[in-house]
Amino acid sequence: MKAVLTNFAAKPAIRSQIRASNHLRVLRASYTSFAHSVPPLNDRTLLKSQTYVNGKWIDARSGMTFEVTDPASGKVIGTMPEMDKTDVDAAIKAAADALPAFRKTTGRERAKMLRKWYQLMVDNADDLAKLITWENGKPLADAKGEVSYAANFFEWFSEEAPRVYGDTIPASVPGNRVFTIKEPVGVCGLITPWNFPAAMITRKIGPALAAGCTVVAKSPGETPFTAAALAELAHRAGIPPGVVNIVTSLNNTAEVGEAITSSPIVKKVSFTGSTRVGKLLMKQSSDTLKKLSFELGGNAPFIVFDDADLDTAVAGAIASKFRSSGQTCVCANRIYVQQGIYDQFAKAFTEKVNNFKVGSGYAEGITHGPLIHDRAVSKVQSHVDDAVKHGGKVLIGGHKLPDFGPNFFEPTIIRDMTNDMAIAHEETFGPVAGLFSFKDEAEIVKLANDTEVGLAGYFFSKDIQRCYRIAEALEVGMVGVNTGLISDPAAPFGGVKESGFGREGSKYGIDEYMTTKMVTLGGMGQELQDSS
Ligand SMILES: NC(=O)c1ccc[n+]([C@@H]2O[C@H](COP(=O)([O-])OP(=O)(O)OC[C@H]3O[C@@H](n4cnc5c(N)ncnc54)[C@H](O)[C@@H]3O)[C@@H](O)[C@H]2O)c1
Ligand SMILES: O=CCCC(=O)O
Repeated sequence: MKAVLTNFAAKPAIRSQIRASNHLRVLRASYTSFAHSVPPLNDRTLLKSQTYVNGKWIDARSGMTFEVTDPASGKVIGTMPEMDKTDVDAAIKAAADALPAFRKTTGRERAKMLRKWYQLMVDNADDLAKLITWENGKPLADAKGEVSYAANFFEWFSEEAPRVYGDTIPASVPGNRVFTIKEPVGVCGLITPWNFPAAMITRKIGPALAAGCTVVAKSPGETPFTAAALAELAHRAGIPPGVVNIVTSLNNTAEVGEAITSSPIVKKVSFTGSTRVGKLLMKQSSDTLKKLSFELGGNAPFIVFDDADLDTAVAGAIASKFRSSGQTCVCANRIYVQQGIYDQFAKAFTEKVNNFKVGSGYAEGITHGPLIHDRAVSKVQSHVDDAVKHGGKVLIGGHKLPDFGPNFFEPTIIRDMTNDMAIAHEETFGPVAGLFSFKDEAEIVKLANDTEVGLAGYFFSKDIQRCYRIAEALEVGMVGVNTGLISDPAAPFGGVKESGFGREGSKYGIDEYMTTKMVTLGGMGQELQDSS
């Protein structure tokens, strides 16, 4: 099947739309979009309408396809194979067939492959970024940042691959000698979301390949083109057939997920997405007792103490809350500001948001693009409506932007938030910042931890003792102190509580794809042979 692609043609520019209302709600958009047409790639062969299994570009056996839409215009931009269980089983078989040879390669050989793949990503960064903006909607500058972040996982794990060590262990039994070997876990099933179409995939494939595993990666139905372009680069990097297989689906996603999680051949599943789906995949994996890593939903508290540097805290809130229009799992979800600095913070934060430029991710100077789809917009609107109904005051934003496209929403700040509002308990996953106030440390730690999830948490203070106290008290897997950006391939990424388990990136990431084998040598420790 060929992609359904409309011709490239610039949409009329929408310039300087100024919206003002009851509060300080002023947004400017200035964009010229080629939203629903093919982005002008330097290398058009990176754009695929088939997927990559066993070293070949294929369709679904049924011939079915699904449509991919541009979130900015809502228009169809292409199609991809709608795979089902038979397609997934074939991909799993390809990965299983490739495993014996691949697991025997040395760490150094695998490092060279990953390094080459990394370099190809760097060389094709502009095209990869255009594809990300096209299918995800994020501004091109952010998409370029994502490509660099994503490629760095290959670079990082190319450096880890040759450095996997076991231990020599002092045995308790005389005459025994004990050591351990780290081995690849086997075929891995990787399931990733649309919010980082490149980075969520490389963060899983990088350590899997470094460990000597082969993979079947289910690309997100909303954003399959970036994953396909990465597969093309894997091919060019000389990754052997069957080592990296990509399965695609949108409407058949539940069937595809079940095929991966119930397969006895797949030994490990790594998933990034919602807690709801994580729980389902864990249940489905239980019959075959797979090794699991889950990076699930968050509800990050973002705490500003009276003694914080105001500018640093505001910059941190902008970065943490509005990155990818609020669609990252580590985005601030509840912003708690201590009473003494609350009004100042609200004013300075609103002034910064007032400078945002919303529009098509391709347009010059745009800081914030559309949300991924109409369900995301509805959730954001419902959180705003709920807050207003319960007494929240909108400082800026609060509305959809239908003139811009179907999925645009104004970056929004609401003050006077209270604990009975939906935002206090549910992840918004969109551009709405709710400002709560608090009195003291004891109150804020209780509020911050009053959630069943625990991914990221942030706080701002100049008091070093307080920094230790609060970092230790927060029930999360990652803490940002005086910063709103914590993502780094060198740092362990992951959560506690219902945000999941396992760590990605860092020196720990590769362990998720390995098992530790213990070897005991008996009958050792005899006297030296003496022939005299
Ligand atoms: N912790 C993280 O690193 C991280 C990263 C991104 C998103 N998320 C979370 O994901 C949520 C937002 O994304 P979403 O609503 O698209 O999440 P989602 O769980 O619905 O979907 C995420 C991915 O899982 C796939 N999926 C959905 N149902 C499936 C099933 N039954 N079997 C197999 N795969 C399935 C989807 O196709 C998608 O690719 C938020 O809760 C967010 O916090 C977490
Ligand atoms: O949304 C999840 C991942 C975000 C990140 O890696 O910074």
